[in-house]
Amino acid sequence: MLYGAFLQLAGRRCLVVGGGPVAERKITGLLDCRADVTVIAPSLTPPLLKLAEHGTLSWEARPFQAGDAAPYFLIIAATSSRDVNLAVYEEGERHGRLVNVVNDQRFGNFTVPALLRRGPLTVGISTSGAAPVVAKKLREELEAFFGPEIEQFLHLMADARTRILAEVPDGAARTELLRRLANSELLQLLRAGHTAAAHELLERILGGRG
Ligand SMILES: C[C@@]1(CC(=O)O)C2=NC(=C\c3[nH]c(c(CCC(=O)O)c3CC(=O)O)Cc3[nH]c(c(CC(=O)O)c3CCC(=O)O)/C=C3\N/C(=C\2)[C@@H](CCC(=O)O)[C@]3(C)CC(=O)O)/[C@H]1CCC(=O)O
Ligand SMILES: NC(=O)c1ccc[n+]([C@@H]2O[C@H](COP(=O)([O-])OP(=O)(O)OC[C@H]3O[C@@H](n4cnc5c(N)ncnc54)[C@H](O)[C@@H]3O)[C@@H](O)[C@H]2O)c1
Repeated sequence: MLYGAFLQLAGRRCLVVGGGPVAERKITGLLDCRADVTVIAPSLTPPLLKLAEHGTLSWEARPFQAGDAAPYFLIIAATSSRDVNLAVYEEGERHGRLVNVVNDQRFGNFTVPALLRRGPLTVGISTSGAAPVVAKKLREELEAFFGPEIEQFLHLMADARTRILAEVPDGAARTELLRRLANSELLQLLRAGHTAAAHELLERILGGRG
């Protein structure tokens, strides 16, 4: 069974070996999280080339060599060669690094889930490698289910939580209030576009009247 986790990668040195379409998808995800990305590959896709030219990532235009992986916090082996990816994995693993291998289930010590993002909400979907295409399909289905109102709802909940943490000293009462908000009609009201009614309901619940 795989352990689920979300990584804080801002400013962390991350290495991607390979510069094809799969590397491009993984690099985009790393840059979104403000990781410090280096790519080692003889060639890059046009979008990756542009990112290298702008200095958004560092590019070493050559094949992988022994010793390349050791300094990095997280490493993605994204070439189409199983031998190269295995060499990257073995070196990373030897140094206790996080290593993802994109074309062989037997290697690597983490996999990348399909991600649904809505503001502060992230839903990660893994099929434990059984069928990545199904992870993608489920992500697309959930995108239709979670509209922009979930983001509004979470911002509302975050503000309410800040107020509750400041104003309600009793731990059990705090949890009860937060549960009442989470289980209320707030999300449905936002989904229906009734923003003012949502705020009224929020204030009623916070005032102990909901
Ligand atoms: C979710 C997603 C995240 C991402 O990559 O961002 C992701 N793969 C995605 C798409 C996708 N991947 C593949 C296809 C073509 C259909 C097919 O072949 O099945 C498609 C569909 C497409 O491209 O449309 C081929 C494929 N993938 C892997 C192998 C090797 C193997 O199975 O051994 C092969 C065969 C390669 C070959 O031909 O040799 C392996 C992995 N792919 C994973 C993740 C990890 C397990 C995730 C899980 O547990 O479900 C894991 C183990 C490692 C990893 O990469 O972390 C992303 C969807 C993003 C999105 O759109 O939301
Ligand atoms: N995990 C996934 O999500 C997923 C999805 C689809 C495909 N795949 C598999 O991932 C692999 C990569 O797919 P792709 O479409 O990006 O392949 P690709 O062939 O387009 O790209 C491979 C890249 O690796 C580079 N490369 C080759 N040898 C290298 C070396 N010795 N050192 C450094 N870089 C080297 C090439 O220059 C190129 O940039 C394939 O095996 C593919 O079957 C994985």
